[in-house]
Amino acid sequence: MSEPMLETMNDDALLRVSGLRVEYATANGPVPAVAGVDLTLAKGEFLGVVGESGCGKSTMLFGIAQLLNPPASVTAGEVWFKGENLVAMTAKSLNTLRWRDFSVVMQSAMNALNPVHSIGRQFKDAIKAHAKWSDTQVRARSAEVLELVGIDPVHLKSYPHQLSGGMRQRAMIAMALLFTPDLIVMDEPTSALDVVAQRSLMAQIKELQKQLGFAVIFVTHDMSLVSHFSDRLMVMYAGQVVELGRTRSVFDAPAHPYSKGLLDAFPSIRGEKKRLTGIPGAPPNLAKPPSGCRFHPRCPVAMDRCKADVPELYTVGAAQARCLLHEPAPVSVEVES
Ligand SMILES: Nc1ncnc2c1ncn2[C@@H]1O[C@H](COP(=O)(O)OP(=O)(O)OP(=O)(O)O)[C@@H](O)[C@H]1O
Repeated sequence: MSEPMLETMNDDALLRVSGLRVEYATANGPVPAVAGVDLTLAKGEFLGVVGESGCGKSTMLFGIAQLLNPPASVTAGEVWFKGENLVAMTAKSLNTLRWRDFSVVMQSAMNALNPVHSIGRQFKDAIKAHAKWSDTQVRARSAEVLELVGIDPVHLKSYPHQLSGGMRQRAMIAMALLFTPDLIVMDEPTSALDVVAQRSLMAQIKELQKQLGFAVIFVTHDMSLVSHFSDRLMVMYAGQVVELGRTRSVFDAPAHPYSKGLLDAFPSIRGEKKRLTGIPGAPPNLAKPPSGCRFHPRCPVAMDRCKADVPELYTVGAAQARCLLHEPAPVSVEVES
């Protein structure tokens, strides 16, 4: 039996991003690091976002969560979340949504957690900003979320430096779960960990997501990490979405030559052994992206017209790909004489 297509579950949409553009203001003019992203995320969906370093993944995530700091700012587009456009909201209104309705887990918990406060104190501060709970309620919920991520609640008394890297990341995820939000955005939450700790944290995130039903946007540069966990995969290149589709179909039949290159650059976790090739060259300077298709200078199947013609996101089966190979043929209209 075929699975329901998340792309069509618009009534269940939790988040709608349209035309999102984020620019860094520099002395040489604006650098568009996110150049018009559209995305609809269903309730409870797990979306992986992949792409090489510098493709704009984190900037997009921060643009969605409204956590950008100067010189970066959203210069166009809308981010609709639970009926409100986050881009147009005041900082005060955004603060009432953060933690309660959506939370963010950063790459390094060491930077996100306050080193001079115990874990329990930081959980308490996050709770008190949103709810008038008694100290007993705060302690009970804090212990509960720590247990959810497999940490003994005795560590509510611990300071961040007393926990291992994996435990700190888990503590951050526990904090993100305090109010069981509808959406958790995660920016490479496992990248500072060794491979074994990465896989086990990933499995735990997936288990919690199934149990509690929140949606996840998970940014990583590691294709293999998201292969078993995400429902859909967004591949970014040079500030644009170049492919968006069901994870399995992107892995089985990548529609964009860049997605294929990324897949060929990572070892498969379980699949057959293959020669790793990688993608020659490096992502472009976003201040001056290549003409036509931004990937054409590195593309093994580039055609002459890729240097000039700008591809759109074309429908390819159940996925979308920004590649002229998938441009629909022009419809010929016969005119009766
Ligand atoms: N302060 C800045 N000024 C100008 N441009 C910047 C600045 N910070 C980032 N950029 C631009 O934004 C682009 C996207 O950066 P971003 O960190 O979002 O990429 P990423 O895909 O998340 O990379 P990584 O995987 O390394 O985290 C960079 O390639 C760079 O050109």
